[in-house]
Amino acid sequence: MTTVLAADGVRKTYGGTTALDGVSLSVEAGEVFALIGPNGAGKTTLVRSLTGTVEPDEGTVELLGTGPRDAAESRLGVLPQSFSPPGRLTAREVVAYYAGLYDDARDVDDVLAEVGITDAADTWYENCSGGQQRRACLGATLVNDPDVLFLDEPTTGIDPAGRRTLWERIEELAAGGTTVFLTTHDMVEAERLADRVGLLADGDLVAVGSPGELVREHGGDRRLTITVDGSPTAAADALGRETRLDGDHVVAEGVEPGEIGGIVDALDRASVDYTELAWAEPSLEDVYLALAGERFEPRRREPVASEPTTDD
Ligand SMILES: Nc1ncnc2c1ncn2[C@@H]1O[C@H](COP(=O)(O)OP(=O)(O)OP(=O)(O)O)[C@@H](O)[C@H]1O
Repeated sequence: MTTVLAADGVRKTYGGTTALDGVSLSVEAGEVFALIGPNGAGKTTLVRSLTGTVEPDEGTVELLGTGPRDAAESRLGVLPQSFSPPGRLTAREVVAYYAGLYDDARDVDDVLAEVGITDAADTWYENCSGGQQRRACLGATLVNDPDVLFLDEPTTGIDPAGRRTLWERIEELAAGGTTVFLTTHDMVEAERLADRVGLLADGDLVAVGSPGELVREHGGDRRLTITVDGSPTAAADALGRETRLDGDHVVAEGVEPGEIGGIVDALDRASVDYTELAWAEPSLEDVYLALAGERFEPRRREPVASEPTTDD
């Protein structure tokens, strides 16, 4: 395996704020590495350190076998979090402008089609919707067919269908050998695209692993969440097993699918009113919430039963 990107002990402070507190990681050729973490965790600062637009106070970065500022630009694609085009340009002209920086750039119309912005190609960039602008920016990063692609929140503002199209494109790029380093707040995106995920919190890389490894290690058990329409304590008592309360939800950890029928019977016998039973496998979102210290929110649940109430 060839290491394309390596950071060793990267530290960056801004005044009294420690944005990165000694981050070390490496990314192999053809790998998709997703960086997740709360707002202000240091993700953009890390991307900027890796691409050479921020000089770390301490530590080293190696990109394509050299310092990030010496890496060949023709081999890199960088989609920053925010972007202002040079002058008043249409979406096509934005992509064409970047294509013009390379001797053997790709065909601009092919790139526009690939990121799904052909229909708005002749609209002024400033008049494009947020999602169309994001697509045009992504197109601009792809014109040189880069070996290493840095994508800072690539699908923010893009509608669900467009997001899936772009995920497919990123998967195709990775299958073709492109190394992708992306930051995202979208756990579904990270889980779907990444070979490995790194969780950054307060400038520290607190966990790195494949989505499956992270979920096994930190995601907790399969769980059943009962949304009660009455006393959560009565529901908890009816189950006769360890539960925890989260607002009007009663959460039972470690519930196997075969146990759900017995639980429904127990709730009915105790005349507990509930509006939803949802069973879920742990996901990357649970890992994030566990490690980034945020409040548990029952999300991505699979509804298994829904009843108005049982007080008939
Ligand atoms: N140029 C700067 N000057 C001063 N402080 C900065 C600068 N850039 C980043 N910071 C601070 O460093 C910390 C990390 O910021 P960074 O933008 O890297 O976080 P992030 O994880 O990308 O956040 P988000 O998810 O909101 O984009 C924050 O506290 C931020 O205010």
